[in-house]
Amino acid sequence: MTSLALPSPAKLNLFLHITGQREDGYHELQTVFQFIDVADHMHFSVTDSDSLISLSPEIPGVPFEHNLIVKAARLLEPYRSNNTGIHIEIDKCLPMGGGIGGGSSNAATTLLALNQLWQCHLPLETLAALGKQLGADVPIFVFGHSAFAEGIGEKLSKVEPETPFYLLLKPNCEVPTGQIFTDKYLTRDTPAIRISHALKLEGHNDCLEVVRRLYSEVDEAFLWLQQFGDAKLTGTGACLFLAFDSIDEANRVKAAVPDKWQAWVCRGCNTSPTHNALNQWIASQHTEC
Ligand SMILES: C[C@](O)(CO)[C@H](O)COP(=O)(O)OP(=O)(O)OC[C@H]1O[C@@H](n2ccc(N)nc2=O)[C@H](O)[C@@H]1O
Ligand SMILES: Nc1ncnc2c1ncn2[C@@H]1O[C@H](COP(=O)(O)OP(=O)(O)OP(=O)(O)O)[C@@H](O)[C@H]1O
Repeated sequence: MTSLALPSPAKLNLFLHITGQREDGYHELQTVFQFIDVADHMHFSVTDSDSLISLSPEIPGVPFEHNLIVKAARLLEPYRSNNTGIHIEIDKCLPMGGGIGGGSSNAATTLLALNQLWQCHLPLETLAALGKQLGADVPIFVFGHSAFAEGIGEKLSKVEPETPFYLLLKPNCEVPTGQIFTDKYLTRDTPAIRISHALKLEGHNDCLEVVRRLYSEVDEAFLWLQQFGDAKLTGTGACLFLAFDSIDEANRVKAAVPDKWQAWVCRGCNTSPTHNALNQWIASQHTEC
């Protein structure tokens, strides 16, 4: 039976400006998304079993039907052009509630994989529109390239930011996105910028001060990381990151990270590792034919 293995990477928000709020409560924002080479690993195998979708292992604390992987598979089910089921295995490495989009990435990777294995033949735009129903961060992972994002994060324009090494730091807490977006002290009136300025300006993250006030662990980790340079928050946190020109420098700071926090040295990627692996798999299928 056919199978497909794909990485499901994390993203960073290089800056995050909140420029307004829509009537449905969602926030209008401007951000630059970049992928990093820290990822969950997913394996999809076509089955002829009665149970259409199975997942192993299940993610602790996330009921099967609430899992964004299962929700994404259910969204594609009506478009199947064969009568096969799918068994999905996941090696979960990305922390949840970290602002690095792990759940959204898993959902997008599932849409991209099943579009192939179930021969749905949907264009990326349709997959992104389906994915948006699951979360504002899903479209960027379907799009697969670094982007300047507007709207609620789904209007995407390709950009090519530098690809430095990053030290990614996860304070010992999870930050629920909804809590930050509903905080009364959140600044929602940052003036909109033009895309031509997106990579030139030193953007900020409007969520940072709210997250630091509510989560002392993030505040402490931010102050620690700031000793070494311009520390930033990704998304609504909890993760923080700092860019380095050299991997050695990043590793030196990582070696000093207090044991209570998780840390990774990684590289910024302007093309998603999922898309790289998927394109290789598609090419190999053509060679086999
Ligand atoms: C903070 C970011 O990670 C930046 O990339 C995203 O905007 C969040 O994306 P996400 O986690 O996929 O968010 P969703 O699952 O769609 O929404 C979680 C909650 O955050 C709030 N939310 C999210 C995105 C947005 N642009 N405005 C919002 O107000 C909504 O109250 C929503 O109930
Ligand atoms: N496959 C999944 N992986 C991780 N979380 C999932 C998954 N499916 C559902 N969830 C739920 O989504 C919540 C957010 O997880 P996620 O890893 O996307 O956090 P995040 O990085 O803060 O997201 P974002 O940056 O998109 O706000 C989790 O607490 C969990 O309840």
